[in-house]
Formats: sequence, C-alpha cells, structure tokens
Amino acid sequence: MKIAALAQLADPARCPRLVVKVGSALLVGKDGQPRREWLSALVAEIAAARAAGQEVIVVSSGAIALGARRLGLAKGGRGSLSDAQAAAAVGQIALAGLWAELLAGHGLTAAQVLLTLEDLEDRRRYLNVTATLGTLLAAGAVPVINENDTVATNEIRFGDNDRLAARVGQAAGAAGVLLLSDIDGLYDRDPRQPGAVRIPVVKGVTPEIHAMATGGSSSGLGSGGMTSKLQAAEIAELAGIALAIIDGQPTAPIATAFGAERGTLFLPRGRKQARKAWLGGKLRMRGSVHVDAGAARALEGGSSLLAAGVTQVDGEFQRGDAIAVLGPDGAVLARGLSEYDAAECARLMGRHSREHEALLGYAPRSALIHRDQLVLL
Ligand SMILES: Nc1ncnc2c1ncn2[C@@H]1O[C@H](COP(=O)(O)OP(=O)(O)O)[C@@H](O)[C@H]1O
Ligand SMILES: N[C@@H](CCC(=O)OP(=O)(O)O)C(=O)O
Repeated sequence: MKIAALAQLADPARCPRLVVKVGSALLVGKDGQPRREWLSALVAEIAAARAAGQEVIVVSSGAIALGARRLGLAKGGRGSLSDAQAAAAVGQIALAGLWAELLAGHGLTAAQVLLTLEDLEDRRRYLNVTATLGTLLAAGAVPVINENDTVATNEIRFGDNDRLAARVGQAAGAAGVLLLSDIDGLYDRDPRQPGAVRIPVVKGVTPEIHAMATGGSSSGLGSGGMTSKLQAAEIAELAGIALAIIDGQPTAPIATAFGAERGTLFLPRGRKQARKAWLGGKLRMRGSVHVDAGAARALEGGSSLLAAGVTQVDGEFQRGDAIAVLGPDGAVLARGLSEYDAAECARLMGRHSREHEALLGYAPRSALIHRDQLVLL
C-alpha cells in the first residue's frame, strides 16, 4: 500500500512506523529557551498516533542551540567545532529530559538514542541500530534520536538531522518520514523571491528539483536548509519511504498540515531489498569508477559492472568498500561494493574478462561490481 497523499502518513495501515524530525528553530526560541508549550502540543499528537496503533520515532535537533545559551557561547554554539561539541553535551541532557517529561505525561517512555554517521555507514552497526529500535518500539517506548554531536567531528558527521532522519527511517523500516520545518514545503525557488510556488508532490528528486533549493538555515539555529532536506528525500525515495516536509510552526502541526494537505510529499520508489536500500543511502564513498556508454546501458538493464567498460578509477578503496559509478557525462549512475581494491581495478579497467587471470595472477571474480551489490540511482 503506497503513500500517495500527505494525510496517509497518519494511517497506521499504510504507515505503521513513522519518523518525525523536529528542527532546532521549532524546539528552541530566539531567547535560547525550549518552546515548551509548542512541544507539549506536538507530544500530544505523537501520543495520539501511538494510541491509534502507529509507532513513532522522534529525531530531535536542538541540543546545540539549547546548550549554547546555558554555556553563554557566541553564534549559537556554532562558532567552532569544540563550541558545538560542548554545547551539545549540555543541551542534550536538557533536551532528552524535556522529551521524557512530556511523553511521560501521556504514559509513554522516552528512549534516548545518540548516533554518529559511522553507526549507520557500517553495515554491522547499522543492523544493530535496526535491532535496538525494533526492541524499543515493541516494548512501547518512543525513541528520541539525535546525532551524537559531542563525539562527531567535521569529517564524520551528518551536521543536519534531515539526512539522519532519513537514514533512521531506513534502519527502522519506517514507511514515512515527516520533516517539521519552518516552511510548509519545497518551493520552486527561494521562497523569499516573489512568485515562488510550493510544490505539493515530488515524483523523483531530479537535478531540476535540487536546483530549486538553497542551503543554509533561515533561522540561524538549524544547519541544513532545503538542500539537506532534498538529500534526505533522495535517501528516502531510494529506500521506498515516503518523505514529507510540513510547516512545524502551528500548534499541533501534524494535524494542521494533514488536514489541509499542505506540505510537500516526496513519493517513494518501489521498496528495495534491505541491503540495497542501505547501500543507496550510504553517504561516504571510498572512491569511484567512470564507465563508458555501453557499460552505463548494461547497468541500467540490470547487469553487473564488468571491468571492460571502466575508463577511469579514482580513490584509495579496498575490496568490499562502497564506490560510486559515474557515467560518461560525469553524473553518478550507481553505487556498489567493489570486488577489487583500487589498484586491481586500475589494472583491469578496459580489459576483457579473459585477460583478467593473467593480469591479476589469480582467478578473477565474475565482475567488478556484482549486480546484487549494486544500486542504481
Ligand atoms: N526552494 C526552497 N523551498 C523552500 N525553502 C527553501 C528553498 N530554498 C531555500 N529554502 C530555505 O530553507 C529553509 C528551511 O531550512 P532550515 O531553516 O534548515 O529548516 P529546519 O530548521 O527546519 O531544518 C526555509 O525556511 C527557506 O528559507
Ligand atoms: N544535532 C544538532 C542539530 C543539527 C541541526 O541543526 O539540525 P536542524 O535544526 O534540523 O537543521 C543539535 O541537536 O543541535
């Protein structure tokens, strides 16, 4: 049962498991204090969804904004990485405490889960997250997730909770991800420009859709802007998850947006095999290979990638690492797990399979990327 309208995200039959992501600007006021009343109303909506039989996972931002105020840090705690890490350490306790208190008011138990990018990039740790979330939900708890900002470094962090929410949705096998923002959806250009029009439904996050977004947060409290939301939509789409952006500002934002069908709904593609969904949502590639037009066509037809069609190898990757596959025009066509390391790929590129054993000195594998380990983008 596919989700084709915003309000269907509230239907436990179509969407048994929903991720709700709340941005910093909604949770924390301009004075640096939590927006308690607003959050109480949202928690009441979450409790109602649970009571109706829908499992809800919360992804909550706001730790840095809350902690910065308490520590008296400039620039909302985002002046340097060490400021952000310190602010998050202080803010996260307060944030988790607030969620726990308000959920308890409805008889619900909050479960704090702090994740780093690596926790979801590594397949074993990703499956561990899947298992933990499943256990928590089965026991009736409401997971409240944030990035573990205190240990995350610039090179290995999400930085925005939009992509984190999409990855969590994937790991949890959710059918829907709801991003509560300070805007009621994607507009065809910067919404401050005259004539900007909201797009109610997006079928495929194409380059034209990406061109509509500009990065940067409007409030100065958050981080990703519309750019990170579109990246999240892409991850969700590939994983067969519906993702929506709605205006989080009204009291009881979910009922308000669903009642008026007001927001942007990104339609999911057909659900992928779990392993392929994980691969498609991975954010870090260790390297890339360029392929010729013939190989690009073969991949689109569902074949494995053979070395004969490879024209260039970039990066320092090992066998089993995730790499990107670029077409003749330089656009990313696919991602996959390489059967060879970068040096072996360079040796084999452009050469036919019958030459491989002599080039390698051992029995070659059937392909450079097997089709079971390859996901088209
Ligand atoms: N094409 C677009 N459509 C909608 N919003 C856009 C677009 N391009 C840029 N934006 C900006 O992105 C902002 C939403 O991102 P952000 O402030 O990071 O939200 P959040 O705090 O909810 O994560 C909007 O308020 C808007 O200023
Ligand atoms: N993990 C960070 C939030 C990252 C962030 O800014 O997210 P968002 O406000 O959703 O753009 C925090 O808790 O402060």
